[in-house]
Amino acid sequence: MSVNEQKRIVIKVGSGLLVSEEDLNVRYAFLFGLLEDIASLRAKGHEVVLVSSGAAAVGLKAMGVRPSEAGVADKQAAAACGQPLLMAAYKAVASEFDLSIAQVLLTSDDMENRRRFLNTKNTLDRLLDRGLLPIVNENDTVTTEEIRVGDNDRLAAKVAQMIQAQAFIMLTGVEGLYDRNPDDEDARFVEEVSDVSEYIEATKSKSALGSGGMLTKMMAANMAQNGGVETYIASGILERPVTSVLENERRYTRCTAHGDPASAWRVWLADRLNMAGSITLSKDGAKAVREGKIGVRAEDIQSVHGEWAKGDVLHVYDEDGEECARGLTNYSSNEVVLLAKRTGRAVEEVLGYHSNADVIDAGNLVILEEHHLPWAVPEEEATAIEV
Ligand SMILES: Nc1ncnc2c1ncn2[C@@H]1O[C@H](COP(=O)(O)OP(=O)(O)O)[C@@H](O)[C@H]1O
Ligand SMILES: N[C@@H](CCC(=O)OP(=O)(O)O)C(=O)O
Repeated sequence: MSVNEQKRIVIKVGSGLLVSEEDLNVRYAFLFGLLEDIASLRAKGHEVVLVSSGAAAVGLKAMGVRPSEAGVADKQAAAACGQPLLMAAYKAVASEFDLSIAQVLLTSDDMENRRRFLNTKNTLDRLLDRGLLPIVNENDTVTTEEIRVGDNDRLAAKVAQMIQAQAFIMLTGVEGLYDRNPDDEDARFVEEVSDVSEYIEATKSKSALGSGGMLTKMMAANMAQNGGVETYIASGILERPVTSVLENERRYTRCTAHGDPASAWRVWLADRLNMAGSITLSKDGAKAVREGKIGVRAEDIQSVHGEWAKGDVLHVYDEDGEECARGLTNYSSNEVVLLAKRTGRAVEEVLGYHSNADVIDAGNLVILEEHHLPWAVPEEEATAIEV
């Protein structure tokens, strides 16, 4: 894809680029280079959304807490303290380039609850139409474990899917992906990735300020790939950090988009940050689901994990613990247990109301292709209800 075709671009910048590890001050030189580059992209007709980390790191300094000693509660408080400082820095530098900025703070609910997803998408579209530069961060201060993304790599990938970006660029402190920790002198640079699952083991170590390291960049790249978005991982410590990637002037890692991007609905269903629970199917049930023949039927259910409400999205596993599909359920977890225990009876007889719907209808089920990163069976398997 040529640079001109990449109209919508999501750029994610990590804490290590924005904030100095030594004194936790904002790196103004980096901000200057980044916003100058964004202004030049905007002048050429690109629409840019920036996803920026750094609030917690800046806030920790203001609170007098060292990053190595900070727990989750400290970081949540630090984000409240640091976010306005970060935005003040962005505003000051953006005005040098006649850019108007807009702050968008999100939680995973804003991307996974269908109504909030559409609302957030409309707001971002409107900001872009009006020529603003949306600067997105997680709303760390209010998130709880259940609605926390925890890293801006995956949050940014969700934003890229949401606004149907053509390019997703993660700027970080290294030039891209290596086949092992880059501190290892035998580490080899990886220029192109199709199957990110090959690099999950190689990306488990983290840096001092970052939240997710390269591992969450791989997960994020997988989400973007599935949504048909090309992902680039590159160093931000350079002049024109984004343009130099798009114009192929330097080294970076490119994660190719999968040939046939799924529809927005299927991407929304399949690439999620949180799942409400899971269902394990019999061998034959899982086979028929994988073949796309049927939805999830009560008679094929072997066990149910977790508690959920009608309309939640679930994992579907086979009896070997391999994830075969994800889908939106028509019944609550309690109802599914009752239906699975009393198969052969009409729904009305079991639940007291009429319904012809399967537990998950085929149209609301996404069969996982090979290129989706699967999720492991949850650890709280012990709480599973066998049916
Ligand atoms: N295989 C790998 N390839 C590249 N970087 C890796 C790898 N494994 C671990 N890392 C580490 O991941 C870091 C990038 O993640 P992180 O610091 O969280 O970035 P950011 O703050 O920009 O999101 C690199 O600085 C490097 O130390
Ligand atoms: N939302 C957090 C950043 C979380 C995060 O993903 O950090 P990083 O790995 O540096 O991109 C903050 O603003 O501090």
